[in-house]
Amino acid sequence: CLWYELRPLESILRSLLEGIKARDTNDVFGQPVDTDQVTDYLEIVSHPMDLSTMQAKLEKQEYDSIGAFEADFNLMVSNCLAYNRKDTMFYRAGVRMREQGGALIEQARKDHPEFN
Ligand SMILES: CC(=O)c1c[nH]c2ccccc12
Repeated sequence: CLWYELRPLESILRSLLEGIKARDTNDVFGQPVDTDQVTDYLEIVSHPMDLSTMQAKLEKQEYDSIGAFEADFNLMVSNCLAYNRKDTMFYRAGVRMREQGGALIEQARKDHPEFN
């Protein structure tokens, strides 16, 4: 369909999200942290965020710019670095995601300054 022309920001954010998901090789960020299992999570993290939630927000057109999308990405990463101890796989995945996902977002902002 032609939605990608009618909603160019949405198609940019979809491809950006696909690139970010591809780098989440341990699927650390794909779903919300299960707070039934991780019972102290909400004592430390006040605003949980994950890639499936970002996908849902994208489909509901809740992002009006690449910067708004980046704000949720940064929230997701900072939550991960706040909750997990530095010697864990999760923490290292957060550092790598900040680097790799951050680079993809910065490139998208350069390529599409009209949607910054
Ligand atoms: C992204 C993140 O912090 C987590 C992703 N899966 C988890 C399981 C237990 C505790 C934390 C997490």
